[in-house]
Amino acid sequence: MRVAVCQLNARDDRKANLAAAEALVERAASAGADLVLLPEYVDYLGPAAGMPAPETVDGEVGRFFAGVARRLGVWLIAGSFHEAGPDPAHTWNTSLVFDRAGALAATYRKIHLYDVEIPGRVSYLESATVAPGDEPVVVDVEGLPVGLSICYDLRFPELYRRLVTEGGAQLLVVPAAFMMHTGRDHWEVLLRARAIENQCFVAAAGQTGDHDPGRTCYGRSMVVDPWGTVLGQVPDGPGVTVVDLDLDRLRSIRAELPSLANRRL
Ligand SMILES: O=C(O)CCC(=O)C(=O)O
Repeated sequence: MRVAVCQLNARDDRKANLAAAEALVERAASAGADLVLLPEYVDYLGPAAGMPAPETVDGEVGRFFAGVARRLGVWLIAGSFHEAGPDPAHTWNTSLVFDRAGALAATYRKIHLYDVEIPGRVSYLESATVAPGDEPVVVDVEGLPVGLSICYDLRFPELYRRLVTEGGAQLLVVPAAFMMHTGRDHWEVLLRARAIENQCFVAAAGQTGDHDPGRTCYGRSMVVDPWGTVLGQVPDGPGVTVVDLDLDRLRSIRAELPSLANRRL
């Protein structure tokens, strides 16, 4: 299974964001990727006032990515987008997975919302405008069980443990828009920890650079193997990294260092 993670700088122009995302998926497909991952809020990352009306799963954004997956013949985890939520004041932060034919294979709504106040650094109240999901999701990608998550979820190891122990996940994906302040100290450490403790591959696609208004994202999208080794990383700025997942390596790590099997709680 060849996996690509795409790093993007989405801003306040949805049409331009979708075109940029499509160009990255094209690059990944021409490098032979089977499965392509985009970042969180691939559709829009700008001022709330200018945000296009949120859509249902089968709206313009969903249909756009279904068409990209079908045209390029890849599995596509379309980062996340602003889905019309349970009431007019709240959206869902939703990840859609399309198969090679462009059929919707899974939908995951971000469970943990980023409500953080770090004076002078980060002030974010995601729950003011986003409703939480409540269902962990594992999707079968041609025999590979893939556990879904979004950004802040990365800080909650119990979600990933469930994806692995109940859902059998072997690849964990993290579309994200991690901010610079937390990303530079926590992003890689958390991704490698989730990979090591769950003996899984982890693929994480981040937003990069400045977004309106005054939000700077860390980027450093990467793929990590079940030993915690970084197999590929996108440098600063938009780009793609493509990595082959060696599932025999996952099996031998799980057999030789059976920490998943040795759990007592
Ligand atoms: O956990 C973090 O530091 C960043 C999370 C975040 O930016 C998000 O969930 O949107």
